[in-house]
Amino acid sequence: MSDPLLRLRNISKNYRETQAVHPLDLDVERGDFVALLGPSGCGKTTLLRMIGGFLPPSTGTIEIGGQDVTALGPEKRNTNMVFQGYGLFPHMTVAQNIGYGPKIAGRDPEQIDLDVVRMLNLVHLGAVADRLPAALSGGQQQRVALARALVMRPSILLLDEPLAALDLKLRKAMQDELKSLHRAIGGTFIFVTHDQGEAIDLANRIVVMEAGRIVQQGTPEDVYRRPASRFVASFIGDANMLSAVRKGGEVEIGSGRLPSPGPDGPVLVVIRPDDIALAGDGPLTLAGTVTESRFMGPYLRLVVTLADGTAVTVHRPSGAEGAAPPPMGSTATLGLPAAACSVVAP
Ligand SMILES: Nc1ncnc2c1ncn2[C@@H]1O[C@H](COP(=O)(O)OP(=O)(O)OP(=O)(O)O)[C@@H](O)[C@H]1O
Repeated sequence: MSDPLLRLRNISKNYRETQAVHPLDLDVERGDFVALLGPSGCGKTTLLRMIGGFLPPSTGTIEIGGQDVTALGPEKRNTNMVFQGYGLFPHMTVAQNIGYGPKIAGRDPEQIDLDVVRMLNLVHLGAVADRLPAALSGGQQQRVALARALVMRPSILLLDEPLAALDLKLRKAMQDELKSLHRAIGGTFIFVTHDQGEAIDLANRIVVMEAGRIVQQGTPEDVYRRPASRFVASFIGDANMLSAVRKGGEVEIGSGRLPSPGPDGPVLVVIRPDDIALAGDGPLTLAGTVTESRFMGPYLRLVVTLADGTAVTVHRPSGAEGAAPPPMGSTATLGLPAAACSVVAP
């Protein structure tokens, strides 16, 4: 296997009394689209700024392409960052904004003109090349910021909450655009977000952070289907968390048992609402009463309350397969596929 493009070892940051990032290791492969995901204040922006060279780490080393860049400033490492709010030069046109970096870097003027045109096409801004940033929409400004960073051909593009300033509809459109840009360029992107949906949609690798630590990393499917902790399960998507007890390597749940290596004691069984079958007849079933039944458009949202008072949320497709929702007050036997259950510490 090839070496990772970015290698962080023992990287940490403290601001006086605040330990914003605890010592951590992280590898990013060439071509990855990585989301640093976590709630406000978990240290993701601090980590991104350290990678970009805008903030010196308190401990640890940063390598890019096998070179130790820990002591190098932002302009000396082959990264480029798109900041929240974009930071465009207000007195320069779109084309001038994009061409500025290459000019300062002393690139050949003819080559710069070609690069700027290529970038304008890439982000679909050819028609507004001569406008000033103030005459652009939020989405267009975002695209100028992207083009301005990409024209420098960074080996890693860093994006700090790239879509935060956009309204929902534009956000969706820009998500698609970012994905196709990543595909078109074949580069390595790392972005910060607190929006789990955005992370799942964009990234091929999600790094989940909690209180300055990486608590899980993997594909979107990994972190969604196999959350490593209660925090990850609740932060990413909807999750049912059912209290249970592990004994002798098994967790007893409803009518059956789940193999689960680990110490005896209380645990939580995590299962997503869309993984639960109505009218289950497998080895793991839970019996209860339907206490809520709502049509949500593409799916039905049901709440089934168990004998011990636990409310279990179930999402079923509302289309052909779904047929009629079970009436309120009816009894339901829920089926839990063992493969869809994760066991985590309470
Ligand atoms: N310059 C600073 N001086 C002191 N403390 C700071 C500074 N910058 C960040 N912090 C603190 O470090 C912690 C991590 O901040 P950071 O901005 O990295 O988090 P974040 O996950 O990016 O949050 P957000 O999504 O709100 O930007 C927070 O507790 C924050 O208050």
